[in-house]
Amino acid sequence: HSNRVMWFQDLFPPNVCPINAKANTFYGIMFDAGSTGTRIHIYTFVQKSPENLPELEGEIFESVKPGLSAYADQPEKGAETVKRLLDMAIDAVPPHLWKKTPVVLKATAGLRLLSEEKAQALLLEVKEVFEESPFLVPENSVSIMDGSYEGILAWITVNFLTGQLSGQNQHTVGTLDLGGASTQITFLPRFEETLKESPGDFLTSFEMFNSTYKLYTHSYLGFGLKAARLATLGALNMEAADGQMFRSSCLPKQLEAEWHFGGVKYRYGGNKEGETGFKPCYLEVLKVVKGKLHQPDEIRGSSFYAFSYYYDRAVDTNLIDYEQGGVLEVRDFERKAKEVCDNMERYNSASPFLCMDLTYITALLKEGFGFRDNTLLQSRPRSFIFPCAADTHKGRVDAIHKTFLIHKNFKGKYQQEKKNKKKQPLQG
Ligand SMILES: O=c1ccn([C@@H]2O[C@H](COP(=O)(O)OP(=O)(O)O)[C@@H](O)[C@H]2O)c(=O)[nH]1
Ligand SMILES: [Ca+2]
Repeated sequence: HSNRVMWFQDLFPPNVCPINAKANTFYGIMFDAGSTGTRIHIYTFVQKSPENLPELEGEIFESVKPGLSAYADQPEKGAETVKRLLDMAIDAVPPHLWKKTPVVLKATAGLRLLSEEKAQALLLEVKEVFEESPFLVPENSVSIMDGSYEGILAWITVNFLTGQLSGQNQHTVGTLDLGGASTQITFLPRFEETLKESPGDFLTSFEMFNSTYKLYTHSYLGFGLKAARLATLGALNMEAADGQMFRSSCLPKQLEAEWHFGGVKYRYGGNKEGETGFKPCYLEVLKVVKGKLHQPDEIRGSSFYAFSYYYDRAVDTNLIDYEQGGVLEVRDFERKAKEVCDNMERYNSASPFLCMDLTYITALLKEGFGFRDNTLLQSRPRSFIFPCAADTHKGRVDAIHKTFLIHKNFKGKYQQEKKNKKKQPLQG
């Protein structure tokens, strides 16, 4: 019987996943207010000794859909969804620690896309919910996270947890995050050329674990998967869609339906009489990405870690396994896109957007970022990097997740390079 216990211990050493809370336990509450959903992470840390950094002991996770931006016109209702999640923390954190437990909310692209007024109204209501709670509300606890910070955190998360930031031989891997409303690309440039050729605000340096990292990172607002659907339909940035019908060759011919995003209702459908299938769809999607993104030469040959909707769609189409994840080539997405788009009747049960999504991912990778067909993308489930994380959100990699874990080593604010280069007309 002891053997059976042993293999388990090797996988989950006791210092990584202890079962019982100890005396020096403290908590942190983090909300990830994404464009498609709001998530709460309740972290438990243990400080084993005063000279050591606190270690992450456990995490409780819950999420709700839609995201805050869906309540653009009802900020109080939006804040209600946050309150319901925060009630979980009341149960999870022992009462004597409430006052010491910080609660923070970071919003991403959904709120970035809203008008300043609507976004601020939502943040204000959330702030009120926090202040009415028994928890510690630090200054600036409710805010919109900067896009480059989002990219950097994802990069740190993946590279720190795969052990690439400690020790000598650091083989860091670049990260690709495809969210609902924005998408981020982040990597550590190896060539001087990349540093010279990149727009100044794409380069960020920060110090961590006594090393200085100068990363290439950018967040493209409006290039997340859901935003790209609207862009393809020609409906992005329409305040009121006025019952107008948006049609696309990427959708099943006979389809007519409604879709809510960012508090707006859209009607959409297939090309009843016209063309459908991969070719016309690719041309439609191409208009959304072509010439809109900066293409750093050096990424063509390197491999990346792709997650969020890259992972989701790869799992949906059996390109990779939900539990194990896997390694993909860019052309695998193209192959699947063709298969789905040219046989839309056969994929009836799946999302009507499957063809559009896969085609967009293909175009974004190839024509947007300029990846080669054979560029390797590693897409792993969350549980692969976070073996202790609860099963409830397998298949996710958290960009925001590790702020608490790394905050002691992440010195000061990241700094954006100040190169007085002329800004290129890029969105983000
Ligand atoms: O902790 C998380 C939260 C979200 N996601 C993924 O991110 C995508 C949704 O993007 P989001 O709502 O965060 O949009 P954003 O605001 O980042 O554009 C989905 O694929 C989620 O599975 C994730 O991998 N980890
Ligand atoms: Ca996100």
